[in-house]
Amino acid sequence: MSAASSSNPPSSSSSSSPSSLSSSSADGPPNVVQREGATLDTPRRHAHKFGGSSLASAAHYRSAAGLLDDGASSRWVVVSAMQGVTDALLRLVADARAGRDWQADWGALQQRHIEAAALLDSGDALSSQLHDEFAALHGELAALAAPVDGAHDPGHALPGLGEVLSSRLMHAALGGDAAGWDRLDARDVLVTQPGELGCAIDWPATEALLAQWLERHRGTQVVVTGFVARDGQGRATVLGRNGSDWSAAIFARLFAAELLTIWTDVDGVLSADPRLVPDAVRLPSLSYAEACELAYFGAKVLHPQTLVPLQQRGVAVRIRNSARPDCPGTVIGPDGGAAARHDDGHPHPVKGLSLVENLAILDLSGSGMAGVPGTAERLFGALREAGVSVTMISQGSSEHSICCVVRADQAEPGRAAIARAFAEAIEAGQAQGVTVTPDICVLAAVGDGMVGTPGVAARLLGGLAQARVNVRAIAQGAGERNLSVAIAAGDATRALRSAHSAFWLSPQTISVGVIGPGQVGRALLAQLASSTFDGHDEGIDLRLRALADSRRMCLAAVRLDPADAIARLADAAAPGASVDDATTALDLDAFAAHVRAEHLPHALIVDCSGNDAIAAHYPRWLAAGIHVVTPSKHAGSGAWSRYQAIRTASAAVAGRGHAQFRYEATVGAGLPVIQTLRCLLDTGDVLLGIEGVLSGTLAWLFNRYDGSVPFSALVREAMALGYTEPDPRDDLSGTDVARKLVILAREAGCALSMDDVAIESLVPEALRGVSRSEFLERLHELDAPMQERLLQARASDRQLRHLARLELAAGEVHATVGVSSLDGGHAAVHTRLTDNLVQFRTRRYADNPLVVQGPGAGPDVTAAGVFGDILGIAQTLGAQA
Ligand SMILES: NC(=O)C1=CN([C@@H]2O[C@H](COP(=O)(O)OP(=O)(O)OC[C@H]3O[C@@H](n4cnc5c(N)ncnc54)[C@H](OP(=O)(O)O)[C@@H]3O)[C@@H](O)[C@H]2O)C=CC1
Ligand SMILES: N[C@@H](CC=O)C(=O)O
Repeated sequence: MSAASSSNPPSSSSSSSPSSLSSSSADGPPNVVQREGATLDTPRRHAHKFGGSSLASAAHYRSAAGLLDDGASSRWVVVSAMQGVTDALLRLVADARAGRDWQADWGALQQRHIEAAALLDSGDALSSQLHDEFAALHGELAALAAPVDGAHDPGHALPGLGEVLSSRLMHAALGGDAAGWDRLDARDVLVTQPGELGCAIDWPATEALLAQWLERHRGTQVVVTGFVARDGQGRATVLGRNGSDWSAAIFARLFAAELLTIWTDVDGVLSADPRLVPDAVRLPSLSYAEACELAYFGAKVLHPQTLVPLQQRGVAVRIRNSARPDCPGTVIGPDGGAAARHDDGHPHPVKGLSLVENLAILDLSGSGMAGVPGTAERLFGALREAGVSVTMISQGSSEHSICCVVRADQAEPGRAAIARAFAEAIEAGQAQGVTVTPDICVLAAVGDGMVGTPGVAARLLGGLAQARVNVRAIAQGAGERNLSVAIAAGDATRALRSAHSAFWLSPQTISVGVIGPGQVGRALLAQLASSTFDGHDEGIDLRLRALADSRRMCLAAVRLDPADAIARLADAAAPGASVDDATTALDLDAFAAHVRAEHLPHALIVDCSGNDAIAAHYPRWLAAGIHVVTPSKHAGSGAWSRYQAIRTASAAVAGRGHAQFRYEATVGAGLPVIQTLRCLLDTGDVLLGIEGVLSGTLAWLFNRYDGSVPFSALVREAMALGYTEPDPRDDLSGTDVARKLVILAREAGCALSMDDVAIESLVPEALRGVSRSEFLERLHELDAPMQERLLQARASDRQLRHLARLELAAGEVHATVGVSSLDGGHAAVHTRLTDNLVQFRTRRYADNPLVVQGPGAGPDVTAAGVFGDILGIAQTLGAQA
């Protein structure tokens, strides 16, 4: 749980918060929080804490000082050490103890502080104070080489010097005493004592010392040293790692702050680790409980311990980025529910996901364990004795086994401890023994909104199933705020990404790849570029990420702008062309793998190539969860075995939905032909027959052909208008129409193949086997036969139209395609331009067929049909949310 970091000093102090959380206090006595009057935007008593990343240099201290100009009447500022100083001090202590040379590092550390002091304070006072501190440190380090006398470790508190020095620098940056700022050394007031769960605060002693301190100081503007404290005997100590945040929370409570702002190098708490989930989003607000759950499960932003003093008094915390103060950050307060919506307004039961890595499962099973009181106590007692901490526990109602998840490095000691504790039972066969499953991680979904919300587990498990992630163990307590699953470490990233999108923590991005920017593909890209569909309402992000033609492909890491995707593909082909994203020779497997990006939930390939070899990839793509949309008829009308493989693959992906195969534009281009047929059949109608004009090209040719212009000239015009297939013989031979008839018949459940269709071809025998270019050169050879047919038809007052017929009767299927001479009563005679005319005769529409009619060819209408399929898939994905 972190965000993009920056070490640049911040430049502005302005900020605003969208949060509706509020808590406030007047300038009342410490430790009493009043909750009227102020809001988090204008707290009167405001505590701040700056982490080391916000205090890397003198410039950072100045910028931090600027951030405090927040209008509060009273401000306390708790500081960490300068960036890297605590680690440097720990190294100095270790070197001094081990008798290694530490003088040079001590000198460098002193120099760094003196240089910062010189920039922050023109006088000598600050430098001389720092010199004194370093001289004292020198003496204490030198003494560390001597053996330790008694239980008290003299080196223990030395790393806290970083905070003491830092508080002096911050005091100077704020203008010091002259500007009304006091400096409080926490070692003077903050009293710790040993507690059952580690170091605890002696609140009465601390409040008494603080009250004495306040008698001697103004106390309205105070710089406080983080991390350091004193023990019950008045000796200096430190609060442990994350101690500065804890100090800040302690002093915010003592100071009765309405708000504690923790300035750090991240934008706030994110919905997941952005290194694993690039689409992770900042969470505007969290409840204390949510923050604790997320923090425990790997969130680096805030340690749960920090929240305790704040939670006790209802003090809100805001995490903010000192390098990006305009970002509102994350507010953590009593009521995270007040902001149970993300920035896009979507309500989410789950606020965030976390992942704990490097774990192992310990499992004790045995038939003799059922119903035996004390088994769990014995198991966990053994782990306690072995010093093994338990991350997750799960036991089924059969009591046949108990499993728990522990740190990987504690798995073996844990296993041995359990085996010892149950040695007798194992010996007697009542327990089978302890197994260790290594390489485990735990993924947890966290959110107050999960409480009482049905379907959260279904969604998590469904998302994992879709990502083909096996769940080894599950745990959810009655609190319902945390649902944890143990999974194989190798599945971690895939699982996290899939769960993230399953809970709509990020938009349902559909990663789109387009193959074939020809007539139809180009029109589709133009429609994508100008479309008003932004998917916002559906939470859909339709994102073009790849484009390929027959030679090369352009793969964009994030997105390709449809408006210039073709130029990008062409540019990158130029020698020396430089583009951000990779354009290389076409490799369809790499293309599909890129589109099926693991960090994006959905993938879709649009095949506008019209190439049969590409259709051969569909079963594999669909099986991998990639949706396929195409205007190409090859898959729908090609080999029956491939067609079946496509149907099987598109039904087989487990989990939420399946990969869809849509091809509405194959018949009638943009007309709703296939969906009309589907609707008839799905509502229980029975198809009896189809008759009509299924070719836009042939419709246009016969609507235009009156003998005044050679037929071949019209064919050339139809090609130029983008009506024909890439090879116009596919239209003229009737093959294209036959393909459409096969597609419709198969939709109706008939195992029809191209060989079953009786096709009349308009292509003379001599032109069928020649190359496309030779065919086009010899196109005029079509003219004489067509002229003759036209004259024959006219002689009997008829008109030529190209018709397709499908008859289904008594289990028999008859399919024919060819030119017919029709009288004026036939509907096909009254079509215009590229009109397709599809008459469905069904049991319900037996006397008067259901008719779909309209333009049936051309790049724009075809692309619209393809786009409609894409949106159809997007909408079904939206509906699954
Ligand atoms: N035009 C229309 O009215 C209708 C068309 N259709 C169908 O639409 C599809 C496309 O038609 P159209 O746009 O006219 O065809 P075009 O010939 O204009 O475009 C084909 C595109 O596909 C690319 N391509 C061809 N083979 C491959 C391959 N093996 N790998 C990758 N890319 C390839 C071509 O790239 P390159 O330039 O490198 O060769 C070109 O960009 C066809 O299946 C057609 O039946 C469906 C309904 C109506
Ligand atoms: N060439 C085809 C295009 C649509 O499938 C036609 O003319 O109908």
